[in-house]
Amino acid sequence: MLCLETSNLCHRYSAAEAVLHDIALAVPQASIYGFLGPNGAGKTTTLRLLLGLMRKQRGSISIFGRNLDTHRVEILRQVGSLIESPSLYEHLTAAENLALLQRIHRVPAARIAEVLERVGLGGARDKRAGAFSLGMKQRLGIAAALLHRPALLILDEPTNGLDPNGIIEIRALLTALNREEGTTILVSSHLLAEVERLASHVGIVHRGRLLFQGTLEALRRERHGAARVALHTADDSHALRVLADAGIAAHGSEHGLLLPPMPPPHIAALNRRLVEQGVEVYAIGAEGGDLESIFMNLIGSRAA
Ligand SMILES: Nc1ncnc2c1ncn2[C@@H]1O[C@H](COP(=O)(O)OP(=O)(O)OP(=O)(O)O)[C@@H](O)[C@H]1O
Repeated sequence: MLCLETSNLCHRYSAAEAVLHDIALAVPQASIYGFLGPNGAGKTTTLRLLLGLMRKQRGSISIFGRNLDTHRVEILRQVGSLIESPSLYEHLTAAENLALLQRIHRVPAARIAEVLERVGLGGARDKRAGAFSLGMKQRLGIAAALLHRPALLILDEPTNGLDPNGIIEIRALLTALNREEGTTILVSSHLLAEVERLASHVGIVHRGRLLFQGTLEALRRERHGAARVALHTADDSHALRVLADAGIAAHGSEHGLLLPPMPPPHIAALNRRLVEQGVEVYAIGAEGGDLESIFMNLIGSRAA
């Protein structure tokens, strides 16, 4: 069951160049969907369109199974968001900032203490927002987005500019929200490692195109497919000759001999061949294929 779905979503800020090309997002219900891409990839533009903050030019957006064009108000009533930095009144306390929104959303005043507690700011409710650290401001922004108990939370780079501790806190908060309240979370990031730690599903966008979409597991499978084979032997030049005879291009590196990606049965056959030809094999492993290199592979192969 999908919480959010787009098809053929396109956008151009000027006639000259489209910044989004046929984006088809599929965000499963109760998932944490990491929307990953380098700066300028089109993440913020996409999220703004999903929130109706910009006029959609082409394509369709469906949230909670309803079309955003025709059910905008009722959909957005169940969506919380934080795009760029939170808009806070610095001279007001955390609780006062939320009280303004609490009246707009018409939720009980008791909800303020609840969300402050939820984001770990229970002890700072009477502190001025201006005196908050960046991480605390970000958490207050998330508290504001949570006031009306949204079923879907859309966050644009919520850990941007935070120190490692702040990043860990936000991650823990989002994970807890997802687990304990079933909130679907769509969160953008330019950091692969962060998405890997947080998300259950991933969409990778580059230059306005969705290069990959699937579960974190699927992304990891892609990683295994992209990993080169690292070979350690007692005699590399002998091994290179055997490999060349087998039609395998290899080269030496600090990680030993590096061979192109190949399926496991081929690795086993190669090992047999090396041993039969008198090469002593010390180790066979995988090199590269971390998420960063997957990302580069996808960009290289599909965005050219
Ligand atoms: N208001 C605007 N007017 C014109 N071009 C824009 C505008 N906003 C964004 N762009 C361009 O659209 C492209 C996508 O930008 P967008 O902000 O959506 O990317 P992003 O992935 O969110 O990157 P970042 O993390 O740097 O914000 C970029 O080339 C950007 O320069």
